[in-house]
Amino acid sequence: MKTSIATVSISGEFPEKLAAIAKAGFTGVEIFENDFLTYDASPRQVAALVRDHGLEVTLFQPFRDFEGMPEPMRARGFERAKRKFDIMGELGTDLMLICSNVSPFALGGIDRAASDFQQLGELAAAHAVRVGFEALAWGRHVNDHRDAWEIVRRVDHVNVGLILDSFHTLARKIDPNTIRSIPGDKIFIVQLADAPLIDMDLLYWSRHFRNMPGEGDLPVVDFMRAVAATGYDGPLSLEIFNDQFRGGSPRAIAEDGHRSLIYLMDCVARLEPDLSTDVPAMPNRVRAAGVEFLEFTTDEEQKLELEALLSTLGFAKTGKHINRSVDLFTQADIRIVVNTDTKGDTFASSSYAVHGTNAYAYGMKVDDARVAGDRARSLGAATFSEPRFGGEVAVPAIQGVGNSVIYFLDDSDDLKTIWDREFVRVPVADPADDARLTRVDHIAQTTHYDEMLTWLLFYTSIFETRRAPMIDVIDPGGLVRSQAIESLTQPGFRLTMNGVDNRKTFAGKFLAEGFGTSIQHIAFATQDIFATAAALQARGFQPLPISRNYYDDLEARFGLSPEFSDRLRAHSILYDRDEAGEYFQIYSRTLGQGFFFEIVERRVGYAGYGAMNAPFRIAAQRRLSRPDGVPKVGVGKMRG
Ligand SMILES: O=C(O)c1ccc(O)c(O)c1
Ligand SMILES: [Mg+2]
Repeated sequence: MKTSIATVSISGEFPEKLAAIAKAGFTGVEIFENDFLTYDASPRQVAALVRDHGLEVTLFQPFRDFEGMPEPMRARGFERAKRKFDIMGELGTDLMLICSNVSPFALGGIDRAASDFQQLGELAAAHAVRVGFEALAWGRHVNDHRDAWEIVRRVDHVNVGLILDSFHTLARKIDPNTIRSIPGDKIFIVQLADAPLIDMDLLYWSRHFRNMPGEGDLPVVDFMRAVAATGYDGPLSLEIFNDQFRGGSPRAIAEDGHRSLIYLMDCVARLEPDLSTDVPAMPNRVRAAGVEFLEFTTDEEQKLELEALLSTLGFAKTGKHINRSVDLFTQADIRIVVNTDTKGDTFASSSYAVHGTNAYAYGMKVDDARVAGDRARSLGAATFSEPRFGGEVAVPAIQGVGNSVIYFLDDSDDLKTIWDREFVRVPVADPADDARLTRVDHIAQTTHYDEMLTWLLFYTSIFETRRAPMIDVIDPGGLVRSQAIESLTQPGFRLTMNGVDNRKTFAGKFLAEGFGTSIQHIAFATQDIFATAAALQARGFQPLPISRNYYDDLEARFGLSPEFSDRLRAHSILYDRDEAGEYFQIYSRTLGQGFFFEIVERRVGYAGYGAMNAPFRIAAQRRLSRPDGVPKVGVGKMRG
């Protein structure tokens, strides 16, 4: 599989871009003329730089406003082309992209355009280069790949071909299956980009909002299936104009891009098994059945606070690690691992050193842990492993995006028995089940807004998950964008990502003070929120207090009876409802830099996360975190 990416897609100076592109595993690069012009080196030096990185130049672009011009502009177009062809020779590429004319002087007419390309084909042949014609979605006369193809077909010159770009076709909602009748050898290169569905001017949309295949809403898989059906086997080249990417980390963007192409071709290969696609075979997307455990790293002092909170939530310490200063807290199917090994040479201790107390790792329950690791690695995820001491089980793991670890657990003999093998049972005097928490409903990660797409692609490409629509949550300090990712069947795995771009929001403060992406809250499920609330109260749990105004509004909004809303209010339970069912939420107070727990009950098939309630939760958290506010967790000390 030949993979390529345009230099415009990546931030940084030319050498930095090339290093990131090569490192991510691409074999080629499209040189966008401006990136080359603004870099102070000769074409030969640039060619050497590209070669030094083990890359090839797949395309030089764009050449604008060529076809259908009146004289003398027409003649000038050929003069310009000649000069570019010379540069291409030195750059070491034989392909130039000509995008359809947007000039108000362009005359239109398919035969006129064909005759211009006929003449250009001759010129190209004389320079031993080829030209490819791309229909820009906003081209003046040619803005549809079918018209561009008709021109190329009429030219019928070996040095003139078609260039397809998924954005231009899909943004105009042109049926990609129209590509299937084009001969693959007349397609000189295929550019790929996705984009979120936003109703706006095509040019503006294209120049600012493109993203990697799989990150947006366009049917890029259908587009690529059609391309594959033509027999095209040239480079797949990402051409992503995106303001955020342009300011992002070159390495991260390049890695996302490479992952997006592999995932795209994996989808195509599965949907078109009869076509020869040379994507490496890999296991299916991983079915994520749920969160098997969560691991905190903390120190001895903060551990006390965490333990106290866990105890009010009905967890009991049931295990002690055989080798390490690690304790296990359990309740029904939920396992919380508390790691206080802050001195050792472990990832837990380095995570603690950088971020302080945080939930840095979790274990995902899957069908086959080793296969899950294989899938993840096929998509560019890095294996995570640490030295083991005697008696410890090797658990397959990968690095999550950011500084996190995802372990894979399954029902195989060694992994299933890990809890008995690695932990000494701690006798529990009175094993209570009053709190009735059953499993992890979801984990919520706070991240920089510009890392959200990275996470989204990571999860959806490796795991059998889908994303819910993005939701805006208004925090008095700014906007928080919330995106849920869920396994296809529930109960399974659910993760919400909250993306922030400033430190004034509650989530933004957590991100800034914790120095990076991390799990900010963990939601446990109960099947009886009122029984849980009563049990927690008896245990001294202090819910996040919710304002009376909230309940007045709730009553009116959903037509709740005053008795019911009083019951909710008595336990600080938030409420929501969708077409399918009802949702109940209780929040804990915060620990450390803003971490908290949530307890939820989903009745019938409620599918969301109570986004309507988020502003009330945030307001309450802000009230409590004010310096003059009530102590944060206040376990035991202060009730009522
Ligand atoms: O936005 C543009 O002008 C532009 C230029 C070259 C391309 O290949 C393209 O898809 C868009
Ligand atoms: Mg293009």
